[in-house]
Amino acid sequence: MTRDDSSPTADTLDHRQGPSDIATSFHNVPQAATHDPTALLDRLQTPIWIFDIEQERMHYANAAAVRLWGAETPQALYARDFSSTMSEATRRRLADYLPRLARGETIDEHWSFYPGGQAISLHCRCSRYLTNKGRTGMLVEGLESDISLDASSLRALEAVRHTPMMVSVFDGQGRQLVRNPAALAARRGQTSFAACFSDRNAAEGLLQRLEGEPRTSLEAIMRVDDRERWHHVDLCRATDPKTGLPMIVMGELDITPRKTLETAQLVSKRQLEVVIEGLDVGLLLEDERRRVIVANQAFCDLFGIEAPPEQLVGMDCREAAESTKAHFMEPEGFVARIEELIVARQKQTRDLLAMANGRFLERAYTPLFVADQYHGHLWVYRDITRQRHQEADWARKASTDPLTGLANRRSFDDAARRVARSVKDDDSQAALLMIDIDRFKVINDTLGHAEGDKGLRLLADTLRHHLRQSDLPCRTGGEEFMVIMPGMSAEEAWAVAWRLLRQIAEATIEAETLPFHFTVSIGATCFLPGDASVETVTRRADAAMYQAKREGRNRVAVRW
Ligand SMILES: Nc1nc2c(ncn2[C@@H]2O[C@H](COP(=O)(O)OP(=O)(O)OP(=O)(O)O)[C@@H](O)[C@H]2O)c(=O)[nH]1
Repeated sequence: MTRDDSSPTADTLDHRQGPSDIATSFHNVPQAATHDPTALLDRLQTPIWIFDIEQERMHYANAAAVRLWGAETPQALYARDFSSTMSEATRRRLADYLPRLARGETIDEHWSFYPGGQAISLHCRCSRYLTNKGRTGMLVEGLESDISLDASSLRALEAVRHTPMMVSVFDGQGRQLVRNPAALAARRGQTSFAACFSDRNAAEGLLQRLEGEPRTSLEAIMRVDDRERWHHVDLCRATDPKTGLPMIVMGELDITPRKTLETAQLVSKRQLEVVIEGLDVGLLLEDERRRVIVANQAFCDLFGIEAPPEQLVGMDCREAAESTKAHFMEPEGFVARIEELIVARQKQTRDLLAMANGRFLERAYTPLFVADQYHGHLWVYRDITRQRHQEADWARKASTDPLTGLANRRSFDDAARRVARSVKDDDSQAALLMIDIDRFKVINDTLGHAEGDKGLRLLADTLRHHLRQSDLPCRTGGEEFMVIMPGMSAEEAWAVAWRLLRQIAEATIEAETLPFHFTVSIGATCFLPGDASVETVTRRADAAMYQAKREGRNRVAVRW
């Protein structure tokens, strides 16, 4: 629609005046033009009309507006009862206009008209007009018709007028043609396709993409007033059926809440991944169908799995257990125990696994319940080899004499109690020797404590080398030794004691000054079923040993 430039424009009108005052506004128009301002207005190609919003009546329409409204005469239009034909949507839209016009706002919006069934969309500039009776009306100037959509497209636009989805139509260069109220409310000042996007370059790229694709969808950060929001954007290429020119229809839905939630979920997922990866225990989370949900690098390292842990996700855990069972001392027991634990679903069940390579793993099983529903379980594998070795080391130290490496008094007591019980319960036999170095004080005093220690070590080595595997030699005091000999009678013990005595007497200790020898006195006895306690049998051995001392040392005495 073109404007007759020789005619005065509606901008010169004082909007506060009524139609009868319009004439006086044109006093300054050159006489050559006309004295009748309404005739002047009728010469304009621009439709101009005055609508009384409250009364829903037309007060004035120039010739172009009469044509636009599809009326025969201005009078027919003025007589028209809009209340019967006006849709609720239109009525609401006008009701929204009222306060804005009352504030003196000029509203630029598109309206659709169907003169004689012919659809056009008109860019209307609406400004306040006060009627003679003081009612708020609007003076409407129909500016260029930006777009000549066909009737069905316009109806489609009407249909999206009240949806929260933002709908905008652009020409092929991305200039805005029309938009629904939701889009208008979101972007009052933005009129180009690119301005809608936070990333203008991406927007340019999209325009180019739409030249090759009829439609596309994406999630993008969009500019909404001065804020950035996540929108789901549907873009569709269309053609103006009248002009054949390309158009782009854009539908947008605000998905910021979902995106915010997704981002929060991603962050907490990543946080969890960091925690899982940071742990030095092997983790394996299985779902109720025994598929891997999560595994970490430590788990792969423990089982010598070369693939990265992400590649295990979705794997069947039964197959995985079968393929890793060879790592364990008891492969079948390993698999069977897994099944047992899963069936039992006991919280925080721990067990110990001995691996074929000598390492030890502690395994903890935790079933996963959400709202009483079983959703799988977590395995936590911890390599406790070092801990086990340390514990064994501590236990060994706690039961060993540091000077000689023989069992100490504590181990002797434990072993003696076990043997005494077995003699009592199983009718078995066992012997006990008590060995004491003769005149050890003299050795210490003449050669020194360090040389005396050599003697103690020699005695320990002699016991270690000349006793059976099942015998237990112990250092139970300073220069006092005991030997528990399970399964041995007093006579046999007596013979062993003499053999030991001779070995010791014949041994030479290389001292700093002079090599020296020493002898021992040995008391031998048996564990008897009637012994009240271990004390009883040790007292007997002690008595036998003192008897040997009394009888001249370097000898064996027996008591039972
Ligand atoms: N070198 C050394 N001497 C020790 C150790 N424990 C105890 N002794 C010494 O062993 C000696 C024991 O002396 P006594 O109990 O008098 O007995 P003895 O000299 O062996 O004489 P009889 O037992 O009567 O033959 C003391 O001199 C202690 O100091 C030790 O760990 N190392």
